[in-house]
Amino acid sequence: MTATKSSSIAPFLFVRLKHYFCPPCWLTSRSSSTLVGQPSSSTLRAILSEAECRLQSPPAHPFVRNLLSQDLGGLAASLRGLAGTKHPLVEDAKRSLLFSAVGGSGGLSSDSSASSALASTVGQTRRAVVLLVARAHEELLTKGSDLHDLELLRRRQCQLADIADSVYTALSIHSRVVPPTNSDLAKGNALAALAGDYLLASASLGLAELDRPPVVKLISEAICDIVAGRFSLIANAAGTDNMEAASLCTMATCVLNQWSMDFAGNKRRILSSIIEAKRLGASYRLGPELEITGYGCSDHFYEGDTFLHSWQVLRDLLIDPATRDIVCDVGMPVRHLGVAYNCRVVFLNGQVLLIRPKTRMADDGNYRESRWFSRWTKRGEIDKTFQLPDLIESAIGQSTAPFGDAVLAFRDASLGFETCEEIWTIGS
Ligand SMILES: NC(=O)CC[C@H](N)C(=O)O
Repeated sequence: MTATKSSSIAPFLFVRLKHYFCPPCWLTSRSSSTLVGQPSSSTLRAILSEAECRLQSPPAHPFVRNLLSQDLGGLAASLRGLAGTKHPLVEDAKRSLLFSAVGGSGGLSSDSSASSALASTVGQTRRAVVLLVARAHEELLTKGSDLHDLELLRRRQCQLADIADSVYTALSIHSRVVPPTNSDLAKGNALAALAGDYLLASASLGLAELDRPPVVKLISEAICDIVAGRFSLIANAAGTDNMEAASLCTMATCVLNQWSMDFAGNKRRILSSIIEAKRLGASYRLGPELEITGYGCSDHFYEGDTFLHSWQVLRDLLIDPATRDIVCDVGMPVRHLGVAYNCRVVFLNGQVLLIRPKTRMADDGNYRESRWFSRWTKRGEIDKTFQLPDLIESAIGQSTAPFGDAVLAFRDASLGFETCEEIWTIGS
């Protein structure tokens, strides 16, 4: 195909193309092969077949396929020839681009499934037009340029096409999400969305005028982050339907300065760590091993009082309003059927959910856990009828709690346990 500046067929070609591509547009292919250059004839055939199906009738023109492929080829060649001549065709291309970018071509209805296909196709057309127009200028701009410049230019053309497509997509989303209606609420939503766009667009303009690419990049990234943050807030608020959002959880682990047998001080530090965990938005607070007594109580673990005082501290924690609305996992020694275990006690809103004994003892080096504790050997088993001491029952009204090796299943998460030595032990 030869390109001449005075090609008389060019305006005709473009007008016809516009007719094909603009509403009532029926092209529905999402193929992206049309976006970077001239569409292949097989792509065009696929697009047209789909269009025919949608129209449920044969195309008006028997040679429409051939005409369309010729049009595209002719358009590209003719535009290239017209570059820089201020020919109305180039203006027409520009107008068409802007016209469709504001949804003015009237093709976007509010709710039909065809409208999203249409939006995507018109978006593709836009990218194709941007590329064609840009390519038409390419010859002028690249006269005497080397290959590297050409490559750079192509990349910029694609970026331009992407930007045009993003703007169009944003606006078409609005016209579908907030369709024109008489309801005040819908009008308010539409105005809010458009006002937000307008302000962001103004910010972009201001950034462009700065003419400092690194600053523009930084601020644009910040805007993206803010929007992503808002988006995840909405997703979180949407409930557990959104599994990705529902699986996000903040957990607090604490390293406390606990002292052996300092029950009052240890309790104070545990409580303040729970308050801190809640302040930071955690829904689960995990404390150190044997944090109520302190880890190194040595033969004090033979004394009944050590267990009693541990329960007293636990009672105070259970009834303290500061421990509400967070899963607390504290470490303390517990006797079950007369046997001492090094345990995790998990509670929520004043109720003991599980007492979980350690299943592997640390006895290497100067660790001597087996001297004071037994390990829980019943893997995956619990005693559901563990009797809580009277002082706990009278404080919280709960008489028994599950004792053993279990996983706690919450509505949106499961909680398993591993205490220190268990991490290093195969098969634990
Ligand atoms: N308390 C423990 O279970 C300690 C075990 C582990 N071997 C360590 O050295 O830390």
